[in-house]
Amino acid sequence: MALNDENILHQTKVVVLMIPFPAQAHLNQLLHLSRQIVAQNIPVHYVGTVTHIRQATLRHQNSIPNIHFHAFEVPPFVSPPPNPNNPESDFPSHLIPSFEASTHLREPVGKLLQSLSSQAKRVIVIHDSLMASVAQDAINMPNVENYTFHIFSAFNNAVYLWQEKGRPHVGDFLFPEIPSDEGCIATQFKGFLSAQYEFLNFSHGHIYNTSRAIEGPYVDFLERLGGGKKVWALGPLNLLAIEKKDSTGFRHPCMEWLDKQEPNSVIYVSFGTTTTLTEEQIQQIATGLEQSKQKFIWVLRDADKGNIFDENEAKRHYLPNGFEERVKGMGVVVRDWAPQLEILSHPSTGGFMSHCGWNSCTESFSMGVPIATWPIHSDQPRNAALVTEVLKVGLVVKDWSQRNALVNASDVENCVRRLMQTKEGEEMRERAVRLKNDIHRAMNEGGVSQMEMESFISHITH
Ligand SMILES: O=c1ccn([C@@H]2O[C@H](COP(=O)(O)OP(=O)(O)O[C@H]3OC[C@@H](O)[C@H](O)[C@H]3O)[C@@H](O)[C@H]2O)c(=O)[nH]1
Ligand SMILES: C[C@@H](CO)CCNc1ncnc2nc[nH]c12
Repeated sequence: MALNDENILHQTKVVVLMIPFPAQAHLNQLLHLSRQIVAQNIPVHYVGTVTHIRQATLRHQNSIPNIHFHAFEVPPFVSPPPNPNNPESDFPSHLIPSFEASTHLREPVGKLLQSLSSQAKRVIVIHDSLMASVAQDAINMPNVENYTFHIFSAFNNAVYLWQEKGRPHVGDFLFPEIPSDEGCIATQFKGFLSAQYEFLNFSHGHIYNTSRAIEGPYVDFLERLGGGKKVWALGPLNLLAIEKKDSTGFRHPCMEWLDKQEPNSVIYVSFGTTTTLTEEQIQQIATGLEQSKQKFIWVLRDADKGNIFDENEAKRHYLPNGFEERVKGMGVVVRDWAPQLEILSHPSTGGFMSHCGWNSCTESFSMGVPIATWPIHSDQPRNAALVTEVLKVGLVVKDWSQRNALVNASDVENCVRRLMQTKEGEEMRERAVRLKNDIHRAMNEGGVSQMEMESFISHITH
């Protein structure tokens, strides 16, 4: 613990302890929430393994506020490359050793909790729903409360809850046709999940990175059927306005190119940090983008490894012969870390071809960009249904029912054209801009999201 921590604790009534799950999209959301809580003058402690604390802070876009990071050692774990030809599913099973290694955080976190609880009046633990087992010792400490943070959409979780309860008719809640659960989660990961869920009954409340302005009815649904626990929709936690340069003064070269393009003329293509496409699929995307004759930025990388600092170099994918030469001026292929939020917030970006990870969805909604949906695993098929069926701010590239099929170049080409060049695409863009405006209103003084954050802060401090 840093030297001055003790002083801070002596003066403080409330401290917050964040326990994120060790994958980029999770580390990042609790870091955003930490920033907001620190801004209320509440001390925040953020724990993780050495490599994941380094990852979270390195990839954070803006300056890191005064958060107390605790980087704990855990037993070494293997960090294999992803396997794009995984026979069972496209789930990132190669990350499982890093998830399992992180369960060893229970002991050091327990000690930290004990020390915090002996010094502060009240300790608020906010743990990722997938890290409930690490947070379990909080249950027995008298001045410690345990809140579960869900990085998934309220819609995703509401669908699961609704299915679990036998699809009851509840008021006027409407669920669209729900994609099958099949192929979403690798069997190997299910044991880990149920080992977490057994502790969720002890939770004092549930926090979602969403806004009632995005999916109010589904937040209500979770409140109504969630067993009487309080639910807060504190999102979207991503920033709504972006600085042109990051805290180190760096601006990614693709942004200079984007600056020169016409408004809404560029489609951004990215599949997040847990997806690895086959070589065959990459070739089809390349050809489809080229044939669409639309401007694009394409982030072409494999899924993260369990330890992103692992020395073995990531695989470099080959594109069709001469592709990068031929598309010069038309498109940019990014192979390093892309400034996604900055790209989405740029006026030249008019569409997003996405795997529909929840961060990608909220970032796209916040920036008013419609989505061409291509779900790969986990919550993504349900997020895609929310985008196309409920919010109607996007169209389907790959339907979940076709999850084992190759998407042909001509399908990619047609979807890109439909989104970027047709009246139908324009209408989706208009709806996306309306959603963006609703979100921004909700986040402003007096808006629903802002009030909900105030209610949460008041709940933990009074
Ligand atoms: O090059 C990159 C790639 C990704 N990113 C950022 O990394 C994050 C990726 O998160 P996403 O939620 O979109 O997708 P991931 O696949 O990485 O997430 C994972 O956790 C969240 C779940 O909803 C997803 O289903 C799961 O796969 C986004 O915040 C995105 O802006 C970059 O900034 N640059
Ligand atoms: C490997 C991690 C990375 O974010 C997701 C596991 N997937 C999931 N984990 C828990 N609940 C889910 N509901 C749908 N998908 C889910």
